[in-house]
Amino acid sequence: MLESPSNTVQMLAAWRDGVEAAGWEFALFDTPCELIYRQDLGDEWKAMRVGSAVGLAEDVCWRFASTRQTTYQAFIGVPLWDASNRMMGHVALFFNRTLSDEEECRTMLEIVELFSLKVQSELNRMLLEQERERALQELKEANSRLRHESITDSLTGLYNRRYFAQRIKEVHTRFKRSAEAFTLILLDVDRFKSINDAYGHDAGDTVLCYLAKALRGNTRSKVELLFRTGGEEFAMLLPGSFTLDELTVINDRITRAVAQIVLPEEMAQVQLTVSIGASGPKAEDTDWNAVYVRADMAMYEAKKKRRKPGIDRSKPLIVNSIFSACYRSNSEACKLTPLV
Ligand SMILES: Nc1nc2c(ncn2[C@@H]2O[C@H](COP(=O)(O)OP(=O)(O)OP(=O)(O)O)[C@@H](O)[C@H]2O)c(=O)[nH]1
Repeated sequence: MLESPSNTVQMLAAWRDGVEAAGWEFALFDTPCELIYRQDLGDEWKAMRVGSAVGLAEDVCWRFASTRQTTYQAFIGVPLWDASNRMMGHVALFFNRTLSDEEECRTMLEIVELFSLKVQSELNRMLLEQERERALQELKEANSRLRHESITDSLTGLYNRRYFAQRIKEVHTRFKRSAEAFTLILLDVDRFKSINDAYGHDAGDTVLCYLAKALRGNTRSKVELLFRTGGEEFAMLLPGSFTLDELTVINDRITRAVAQIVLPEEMAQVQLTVSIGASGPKAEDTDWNAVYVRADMAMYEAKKKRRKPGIDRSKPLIVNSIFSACYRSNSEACKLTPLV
């Protein structure tokens, strides 16, 4: 096969004295093969052309013999064309004797040309197959890229709201069917507007990215899903249910991770905190939205509590009654208990 008309020929298959020989590469220039690619056969090559095939009936292979150190005396070459009529390679036959006369040369040319037609159609079939596979692969990659983009929040790289709705619907359906529990945790950045106002919208975006990274670092990526569901709102979907103590540990872990975020120097004054609410499904829920509303209420209660003067916003805070309600389905009065 031809790598490039001016340089290398790469052997795809080769036989010598009827035995398969190892393929090799050689420079096209100054070999008989070069003649196939030349329109004008100079006088120094006493060559015969039948169509696009070339035969050397005389002892003119001395150049080849000297450069390749072989004893071949004659040569026949037939170009192979691809579907767009580009020469993709050739079939070459080397003889260790001179061909007796023009007649023999012509006969040989015709035989090799017939063989070459078979090779050509097989190669074109393989190329077509390769092309089809490559196109299919590209299509698959484009599809998966599109799918990734359609479920990803472009700012933070977390899953987006659309994917959140899809996944929570799925886990809720599973809960309804086989009582497989799940837990929804909602997080909302506190006083995010004031960050935007003080440092600008781009800085606000940076904060969201830092936060997303910190949350990701505290999530088991295969089983715990993390979403950006709105401007400064995030959600986590966890498999199973948790006791209040366990939720408290999670709440504590997230709060500390957020507190440890080191923002760019110009925002060093920002005390970044989030309010957190959690919920799980109840048998009487008609759809996942009920779970969302409870988690949102819990989160809102936590936020209200954080706003109270004297509360250290960097400390974990948990809204016990709402968390409890999620799991015990009672409606005890709302007692807000800061974990400080
Ligand atoms: N930088 C940035 N800001 C956003 C984005 N989406 C929403 N916001 C802003 O986020 C702010 C949210 O403000 P609020 O809803 O008042 O919430 P908050 O200031 O965090 O107040 P609390 O939640 O009550 O603590 C608004 O100013 C929005 O313009 C975003 O993608 N990037």
